Amino acid sequence: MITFDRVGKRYAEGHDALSEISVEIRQDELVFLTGHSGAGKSTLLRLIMLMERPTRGQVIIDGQNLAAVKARGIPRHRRNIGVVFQNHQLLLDRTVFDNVALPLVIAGYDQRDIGRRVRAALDKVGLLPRERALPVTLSGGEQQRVGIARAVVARPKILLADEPTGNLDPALSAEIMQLFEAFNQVGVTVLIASHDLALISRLRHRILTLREGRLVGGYP
Ligand SMILES: Nc1ncnc2c1ncn2[C@@H]1O[C@H](COP(=O)(O)OP(=O)(O)OP(=O)(O)O)[C@@H](O)[C@H]1O
Repeated sequence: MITFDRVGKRYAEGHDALSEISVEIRQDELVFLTGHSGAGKSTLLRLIMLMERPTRGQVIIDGQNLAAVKARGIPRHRRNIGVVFQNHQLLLDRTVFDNVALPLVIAGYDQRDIGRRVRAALDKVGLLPRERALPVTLSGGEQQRVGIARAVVARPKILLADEPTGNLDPALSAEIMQLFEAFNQVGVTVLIASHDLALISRLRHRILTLREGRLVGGYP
């Protein structure tokens, strides 16, 4: 599903954020990505989202070489990818419903479809009863669930998460990981960048480890 073939990324000032990354992630996998701060985890996710381009090698997603995706093809590419951030980036003056609906509104779905899909996504993360709430009235764990509902509402094939449990206590973190596992079990490819070795090593999934931009474990 996701293939990195000898990928390197050098940022403008000459620093190699990633070097010689070759790895394959199957469609049915949930994979963790770990490594020290600055090891290149976010950069690797950004290459998949086409927020950055590699300086060497190729990234192939679902059979498509991303080098062939031009700027105007990026929105369509991103429709297949849901993204969850640590600070969930919710709109604070909008309800839970509106926050989750946002990707569908932008993509031009009709109202009825939006209502149905938003409620299905909120149901999956256990927040259907809070659809009219404002994000500030939710706990940190609930806010992160809203972020996850928003990431999956357009039914992406791939779900990426960058430190999704960074601000949560261990019990809430474990619950969030269970949600990712549930989406993986219904066929979504999941890639989660996380520092939380204690948590991710308890879960039975492949762990890719980056050190100074190179993969040092968990491949191919
Ligand atoms: N836009 C950028 N321009 C220049 N250098 C960058 C840019 N983004 C990241 N870097 C550098 O690339 C390296 C990898 O950064 P990246 O954010 O991918 O690491 P990370 O493993 O996600 O770290 P963290 O866990 O702290 O988020 C770092 O040295 C970082 O300073």
